[in-house]
Amino acid sequence: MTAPDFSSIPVLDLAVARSNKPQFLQDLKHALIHVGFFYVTGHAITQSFLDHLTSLTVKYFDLPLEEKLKTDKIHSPTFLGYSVQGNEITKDKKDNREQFDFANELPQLWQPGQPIHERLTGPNLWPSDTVLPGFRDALLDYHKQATDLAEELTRYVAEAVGLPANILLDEYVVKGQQHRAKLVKYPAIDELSATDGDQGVGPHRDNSSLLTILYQANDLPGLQVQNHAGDWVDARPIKGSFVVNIGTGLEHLVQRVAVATTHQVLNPPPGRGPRYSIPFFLGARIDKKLTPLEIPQHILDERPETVVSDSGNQFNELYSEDPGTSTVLNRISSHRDVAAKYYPELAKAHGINVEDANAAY
Ligand SMILES: O=C(O)CCC(=O)C(=O)O
Ligand SMILES: [Fe+2]
Repeated sequence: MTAPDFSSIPVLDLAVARSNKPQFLQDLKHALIHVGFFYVTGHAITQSFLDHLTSLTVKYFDLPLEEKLKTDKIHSPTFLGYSVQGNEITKDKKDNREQFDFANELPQLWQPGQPIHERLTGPNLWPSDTVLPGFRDALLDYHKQATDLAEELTRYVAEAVGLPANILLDEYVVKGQQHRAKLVKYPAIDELSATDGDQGVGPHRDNSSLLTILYQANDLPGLQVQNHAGDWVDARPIKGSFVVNIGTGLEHLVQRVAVATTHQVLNPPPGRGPRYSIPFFLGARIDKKLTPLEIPQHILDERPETVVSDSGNQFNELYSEDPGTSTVLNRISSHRDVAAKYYPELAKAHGINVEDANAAY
């Protein structure tokens, strides 16, 4: 069936899920199949908490570089902690963003000889509480609230595509699994050097996750979503809302009736100062092959025929067979210095060049 292409991102109000659930599920189904992105309003996370989180995010990035480097990802085989601007690579180009990755707190249990994807679970790297009081507690609190919201949305997603509400969470999320989140800072173009370009983060799909909940923490443009014809559509911040998008895990499990839509971020226009954002990724399990679920035929028939994508999709084919290795490869391709230190053989075996990993420093 030919899909009506989108030129804006739908807004879904969770209050409608309570007052008129059939209407909400219909709107959600449309957003999943034809857009792969939507704003969500009417959620339970308070604006005052989000403002507090935003002020801590700004404070973190304002710390002296030497303080941030104490939490550098190079100390974490789990890829948690700080990345200096330009360290991350998407589609073979450096991203002009600084970031701090965090997750629900879990120990590193991996031992040599165990499956390599188990090394992706481990502890956070926190700045000391005297340097940034309340940071750790607020981020872990936010992580819990975002997990609750993501799980609520995942139940609605299942129902919207004709599945039992809990099937995705019961069968494809491991209880207590680690879910990742980030604080991100995108400097404005005039704060970059002439050779940096304007790639905040290059065109990509969110790998291995069910869905992403993104808080756009200040009122600056930059996030763009690729429609099915390949044109870029702005997803400007809407105060108090989250942007939700679909990950490749969910897309695979529901046979593409939810599209893992390609997106990118451009650095803010000159003179506007930095843009801050806080994405949370509800992960799909990566410890076994994921078998797509049975979706009613009339819903399968609504899928778009073609979706143009500028994303690299480099380990996507491997994902359906071996989500664990595919997920590790995506991480090591994005963070070459961490790869060189902890995963040199795997990188080499898959043609990921880690030789000049420290060039960005
Ligand atoms: O910062 C944003 O608006 C989006 C970030 C993003 O797409 C990602 O980190 O996967
Ligand atoms: Fe993304």
